[in-house]
Amino acid sequence: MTAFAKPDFVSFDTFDAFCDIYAARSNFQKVPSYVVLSPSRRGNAVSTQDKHVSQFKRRSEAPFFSDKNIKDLEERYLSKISKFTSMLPASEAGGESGSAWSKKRDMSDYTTWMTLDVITDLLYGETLDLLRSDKYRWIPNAFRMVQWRNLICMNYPTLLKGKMDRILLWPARKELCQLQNWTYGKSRDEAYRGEDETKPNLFSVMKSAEARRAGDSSVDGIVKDIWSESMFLLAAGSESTATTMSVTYFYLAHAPELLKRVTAEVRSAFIDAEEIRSGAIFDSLHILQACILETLRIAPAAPNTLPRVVPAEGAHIAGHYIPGGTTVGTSLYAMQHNAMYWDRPDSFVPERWLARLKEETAKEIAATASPGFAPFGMGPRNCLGWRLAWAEMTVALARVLFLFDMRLESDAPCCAKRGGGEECEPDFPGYITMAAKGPYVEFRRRQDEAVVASGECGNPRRRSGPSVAT
Ligand code: HEM
Repeated sequence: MTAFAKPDFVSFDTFDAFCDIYAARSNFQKVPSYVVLSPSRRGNAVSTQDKHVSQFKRRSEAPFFSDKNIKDLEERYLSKISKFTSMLPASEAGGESGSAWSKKRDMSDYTTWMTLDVITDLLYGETLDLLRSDKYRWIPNAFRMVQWRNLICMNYPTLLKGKMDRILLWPARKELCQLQNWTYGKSRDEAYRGEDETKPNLFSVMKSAEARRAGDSSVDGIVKDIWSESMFLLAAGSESTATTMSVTYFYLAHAPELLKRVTAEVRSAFIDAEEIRSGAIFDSLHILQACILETLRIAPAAPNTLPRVVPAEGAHIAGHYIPGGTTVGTSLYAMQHNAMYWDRPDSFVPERWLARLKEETAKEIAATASPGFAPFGMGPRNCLGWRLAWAEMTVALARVLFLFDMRLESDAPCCAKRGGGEECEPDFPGYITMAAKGPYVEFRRRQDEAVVASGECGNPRRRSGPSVAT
């Protein structure tokens, strides 16, 4: 199906069109309005239109996001995951004993705090500790307002002319300034900071001489480069991963039988929470991986049309001739809900992935675009940070299921509103990336046996391998 979103903008929802637009062989540039995703005219990895600048930026940042480096950074992101899991059943005023359920937790908050703690450490070598302190908790809220403004400006770039956005989109003005000032300060500190080889971060890569673009190695240039990248990476590195995790909690909390199966799978594969890391055993947790793949399908974190410009000579997209200069794109949400590829496209059905998981790992499936599924995009402008996202969300989710029993809050408003026979849907406004709200979930230490927390008493069980549902 082809939809005309505006007279000069055609949106598609098929995989053929997706490949014609985004594959490496295509020569479609991003639309100029991606500039809204950068605070300065220098652009950043996501906003730049120029193929050579994009290649340069991706070449310099790719080693940081490689499999090897993500493994080397493991202890750093695991320490935040441990803090995250320690917060969930924590005792509040009034106290909670080992078997009591916690107060309800808003999982979109907890996952966002955790992922922001990870990404600020990896970008600046400094953790803001949002999980424990509320000093920087304004940042995710500010990003949401800015994302709202960015989506509107990307679709109506005339708003940027004469800075009309400042007047018409005034509710986001304060947050935009606040975020820009804060990230500018961090970027300046980072540019002047000496190298700390024990704690490499992404920007040490950018500061290194060979990674500098010829002709601009001034500190001022470095500050602006770091600043431009920061504004996008802080949002991309936290919100998308956090949303995917929250939506997975949402569906699991609504499906007690599935939750039981996936929990049993994780608990039978490991003896200790600290053992849960990316790796071979992890790859055999097929039910868990199927749940994450299904979340990436049903709630892609970048749901909207990713707009590109048709080259001057025009092009054929899914058999249609489209004149040069037209804006085109495929909405990942529309493609991943297209009944041409999926039976019951609007339902959460992790079982649909199980047959495929016997042939390919979930990580390969997530990273390689296939008919009706491309959550991390495709081609020369696909997601640069997908390996980090995958590592964080799979390990964090498995550790939570291993350590805690979990249930949906009682009287969840989504269930109360639902009509007979309807399924609940998560609340996630789609800006440039999705921003989940909720779900509210309660936790208690697992009751099936003595708690198997890290460093606690030995567990006599042997790893029996995961039970894979067929
Ligand atoms: C579940 C989590 C994530 C999802 C689903 C996701 C998805 C995507 C998608 C679909 C794109 C293509 C956007 C476009 O064409 O306009 C993209 C681009 C990008 N993502 Fe992600 N992302 C995730 C997490 C991350 C993380 C953790 C990072 C880094 C810390 C990151 C960094 C980037 C960058 C730098 C680009 C721009 C690449 C370019 O234009 O060359 N993403 N992401």
